[in-house]
Amino acid sequence: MTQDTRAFIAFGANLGDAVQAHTDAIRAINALPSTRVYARSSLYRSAPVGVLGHPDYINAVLEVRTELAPHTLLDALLAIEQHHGRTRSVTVSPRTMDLDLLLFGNAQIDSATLKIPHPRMHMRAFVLLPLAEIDPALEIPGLGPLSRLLDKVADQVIHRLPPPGTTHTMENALP
Ligand SMILES: Nc1ncnc2c1ncn2[C@@H]1O[C@H](COP(=O)(O)OP(=O)(O)OP(=O)(O)O)[C@@H](O)[C@H]1O
Ligand SMILES: Nc1nc2c(c(=O)[nH]1)N=C(CO)CN2
Repeated sequence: MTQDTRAFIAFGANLGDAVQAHTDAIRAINALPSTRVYARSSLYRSAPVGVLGHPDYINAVLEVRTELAPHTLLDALLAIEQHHGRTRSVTVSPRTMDLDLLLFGNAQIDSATLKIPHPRMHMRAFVLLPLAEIDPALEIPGLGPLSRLLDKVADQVIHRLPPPGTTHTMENALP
């Protein structure tokens, strides 16, 4: 019998209706064989890291449970991105949907097409903060406790958004 693996996926979008894209991504992932979205973080907004003059990103993290193999899950995520209209003309170009596979159980993978943990996740508050919302006690294979990685990105400016449809109040307005 195949075992469910606990995997984490980063969602990002900085073009078009990002909230709708997030809903579409969850629906598409839930439609994959033997895969379900188990938990989701809030949405976060931040300036694009690594490039100037592009629109802000909306980011979030999803926890999934899946019986798929890691490469199969990655291929499915790339197909969902493409179905959603993402084109890959230039790296770090604005995109309507970016899905990165962050973690796959305790696996450490270094193949030509798939690297797990995602090689840049440890330096990105827009990944680590939503991940910590789902599981603050997470250990990142090869990198140590998530809490320690978070300390190192504490200077990055990122805003947690209230759930869609919520009236804006001072309680959910983060600095
Ligand atoms: N853990 C991973 N998750 C997603 N893609 C990965 C992963 N490891 C390797 N890749 C490869 O990276 C390619 C995706 O690159 P992509 O264009 O999404 O990068 P990017 O989103 O511009 O940058 P970044 O990866 O820094 O977020 C895929 O074709 C895939 O084969
Ligand atoms: N804030 C933010 N910056 C980025 C992001 C992202 O998702 N959010 N993704 C990138 C390449 O994938 C590059 N820079």
